[in-house]
Amino acid sequence: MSISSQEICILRKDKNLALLQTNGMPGNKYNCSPGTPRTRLERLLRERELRKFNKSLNEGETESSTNDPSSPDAETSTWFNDEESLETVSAGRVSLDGSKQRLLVVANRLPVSAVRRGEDSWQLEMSVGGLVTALLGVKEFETRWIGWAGVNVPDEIGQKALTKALAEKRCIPVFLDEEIVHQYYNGYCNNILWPLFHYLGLPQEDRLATTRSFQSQLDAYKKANQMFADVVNEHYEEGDVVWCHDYHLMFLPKCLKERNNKMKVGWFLHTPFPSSEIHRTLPSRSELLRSVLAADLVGFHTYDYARHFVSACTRILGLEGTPEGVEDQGKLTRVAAFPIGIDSDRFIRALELPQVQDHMKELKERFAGRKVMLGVDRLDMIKGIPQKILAFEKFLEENPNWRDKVVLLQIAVPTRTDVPEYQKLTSQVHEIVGRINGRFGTLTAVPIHHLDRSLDFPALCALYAVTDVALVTSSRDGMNLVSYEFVACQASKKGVLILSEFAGAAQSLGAGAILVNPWNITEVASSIGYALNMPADEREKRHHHNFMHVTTHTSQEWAATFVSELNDTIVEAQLRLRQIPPILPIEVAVDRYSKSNNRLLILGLNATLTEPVDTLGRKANQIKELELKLHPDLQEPLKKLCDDPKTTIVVLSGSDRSVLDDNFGDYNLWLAAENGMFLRVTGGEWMTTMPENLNMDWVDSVKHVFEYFTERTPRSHFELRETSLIWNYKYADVEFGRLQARDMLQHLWTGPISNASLDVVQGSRSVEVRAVGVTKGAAIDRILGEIVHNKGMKEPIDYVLCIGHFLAKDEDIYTFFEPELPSEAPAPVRPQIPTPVRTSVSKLPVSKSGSKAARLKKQRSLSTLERNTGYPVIGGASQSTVLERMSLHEGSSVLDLRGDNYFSCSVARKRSNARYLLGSSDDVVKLLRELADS
Ligand SMILES: O=P(O)(O)OC[C@H]1O[C@H](O[C@H]2O[C@H](CO)[C@@H](O)[C@H](O)[C@H]2O)[C@H](O)[C@@H](O)[C@@H]1O
Ligand SMILES: O=c1ccn([C@@H]2O[C@H](COP(=O)(O)OP(=O)(O)O)[C@@H](O)[C@H]2O)c(=O)[nH]1
Repeated sequence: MSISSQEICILRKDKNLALLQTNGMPGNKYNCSPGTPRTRLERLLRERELRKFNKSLNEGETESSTNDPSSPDAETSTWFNDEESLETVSAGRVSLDGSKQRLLVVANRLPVSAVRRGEDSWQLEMSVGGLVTALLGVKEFETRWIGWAGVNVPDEIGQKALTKALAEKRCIPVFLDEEIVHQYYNGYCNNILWPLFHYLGLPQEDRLATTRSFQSQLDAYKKANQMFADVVNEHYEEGDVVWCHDYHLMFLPKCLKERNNKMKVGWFLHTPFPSSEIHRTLPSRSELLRSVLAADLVGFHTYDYARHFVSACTRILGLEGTPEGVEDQGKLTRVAAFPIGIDSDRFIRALELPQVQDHMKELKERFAGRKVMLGVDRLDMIKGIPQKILAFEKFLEENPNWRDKVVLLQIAVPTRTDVPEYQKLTSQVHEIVGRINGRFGTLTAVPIHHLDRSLDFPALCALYAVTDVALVTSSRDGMNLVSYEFVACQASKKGVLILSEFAGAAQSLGAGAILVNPWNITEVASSIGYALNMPADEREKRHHHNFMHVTTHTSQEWAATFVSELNDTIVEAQLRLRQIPPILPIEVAVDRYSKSNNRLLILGLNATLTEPVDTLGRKANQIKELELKLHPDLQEPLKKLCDDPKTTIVVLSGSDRSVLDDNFGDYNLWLAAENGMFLRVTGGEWMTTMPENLNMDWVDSVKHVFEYFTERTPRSHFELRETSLIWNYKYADVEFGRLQARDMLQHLWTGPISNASLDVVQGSRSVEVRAVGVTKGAAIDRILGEIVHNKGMKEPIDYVLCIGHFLAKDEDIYTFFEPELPSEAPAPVRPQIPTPVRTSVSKLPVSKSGSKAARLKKQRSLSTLERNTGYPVIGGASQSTVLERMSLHEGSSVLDLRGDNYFSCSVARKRSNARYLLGSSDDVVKLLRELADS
């Protein structure tokens, strides 16, 4: 069924209307309030105010129960009170109609681990780790958690029973078998991505270990991600927000969007994202980045990680990095920093619990007369446990007076015990601890108490509370929540935090903590001394600063901010979508073509008639690509179209004449080189269409500038044409190229050449300098004049198709054929189908060959030709504002497009004034084939 352009217009109008009415996703009740502010910032500020308002209401309601530690809600002796924690996960954000927004949290691990007690009976225990802790604090949404229960359940009875047990906790399991877990979790996640993202590099790939190669682990990783996606799809309801977590699920956004492009998908990384130079070493680097970019919003703990990610996308994928995020063909993936926090109230309240008080008393008695230093880490190589212990040893070595006055309690929670690297670390740490205790211990006391297990929540809170100095020495750490938890529990003691500058937490707690480089053991040792001797007033000031941060930047705030920004990203994407022209309705364009008698096709060359190329400079074949070649699949349809007497084809390009000669010498068409400044019909001679008085005196100065930048920018080059110069940095390092271009533009705009009569045109990876007035739109009327005359046209042109990958400046060619608008009318709202109108071409004075006469001596001046055509000039407005009218003999217009027989179409440039869009030159092939066959 073919749709008319009128119908398309109506559909579009309705869509816009719906968008304006809801100011959000059509049908999204959580975003929709009339009068939503226009900018992202305005919207987010308003959202924040609303959240604060709701929070104050809720606090008023629940004050009595939450502040009373003896209330039924208060903590009990378990690490997490299951009922309370899971309730907080599932409590929701309330919309206007009273329902809560559903949030599907998808993470590798469920907040509970399952232990089998019988064929169909399961016991659920809380999982340990920062991600779990943080998300348990999220109270605003109707949350479902989708993830792996940490156990292999091969049988159906077991799976059913576990699914049921988890459902009560609003958890949904993804069942992964042992082999997948081995290759996906132990392999790709924890042996490849984890060390890489923490700057530990990739493991050596052992080619003999074929059971676990990079490839087999990647395959398992993808398979596991698809399994997560299947479970999400099964439980997804329209309007849900899907929040994917961490490096385990980098393929998930792509899997989800492929199935349902309307799904709101956010992805958050809990680890650092390393410098692009590190990420570049990963064999599947591009695939992973592209999959993550399928999400609507991508979040990191710190600005640095976000910056690294954007940089990896620009450098590795060749995409555009903007302050908003990463842009690919007009589609923006928003990238931002959302530092996580903890549920600080929960820790503060816990300190009042009798159980915790008892623990504290016990600990104080046990370590009376000694200062307590504390480390709490998973036993992971990124946590810098050996460095911490060695620094403590050095401190004891250099400060004998402290030897019996300080103790280091190190809680080292076993983790990823199936991965050999982790096993090695365990023995290494045990060995160092043994050595130091042997060296400084006495019969009654040892300096290091090392515990290879996790503690329950009350015990941990008590430990945090009695500690004098907490020591976090991660070599890299996404955030490190232990440092937050320590601060939350220190309201009375006001102990000191020594914090690695390589933990994300250093960005937020850096002012109150003593920051150290954990690799510098001397520095850490002296910081221990400084912390132990710190006067009370300094400790108080430092603590106060951090306490304020920890209690205001909570996990609830973190999640609410992320989800609210995700909701907003969808609104923003809808607004952006309105700026993008619709895809060319090929059927309609072909149908109108076949019904027309005198058609004009204007075709750009670069990226329109050439084969699509890899946009990534580093990998692209620069030598091959610099030579512009006609797409091989176009030869046949183009020939057919050229030979149709009812069709006139103009190839209009920025390239010089030789490029057009080489590619199109054998076709029967018109060639317009250098943005239309030179014209010939194949078989005829080149002539110039250059306007009179075209001043080219600036060429040498600009050439000098271009040479300067080319010398200093590896893999950049420039082309010198008759009427323009182009400096191209497509193949150079993209960031450096952009910096150089900025410098160059600055110089061209404000330096000594800034007064010359030239135009500077900025491309995405190029800078072009042209004589003033050299644009495709300015040239087209002169070209048309010549064609009409040359062909002795008697009938008006009744169909125009104008397609190209034209730079913004050249887009005046699209508007050339648009009907004039009434003077009061607003700017054209895209993509309206114009009302029927008769348009005519202008006739403008054209150049004599001027000062370039010698070089152009072979060209025939168009002015002579035009004088001979004798078209009457209708109207007298200037070239740039209104089309001057010109008619065929007996007063009929040159153009009679009947309004809708005009198809302007941008190829692979979504921000365009054209009415329509085509994705690539492959689509152009399809279009021209259909036109040729019509
Ligand atoms: O599930 P595991 O493999 O046992 O690992 C536990 C978690 O470790 C990582 O935690 C990170 O997230 C914290 C919260 O954002 C952050 O503070 C910390 O710096 C990170 O290391 C991992 O990212 C989680 O997925 C694991 O669950
Ligand atoms: O015995 C313990 C020790 C620590 N933790 C928790 O594990 C989390 C560790 O998070 P962090 O961000 O510091 O590092 P991660 O382990 O996630 O890399 C913190 O919430 C701790 O309270 C725990 O559950 N049991």
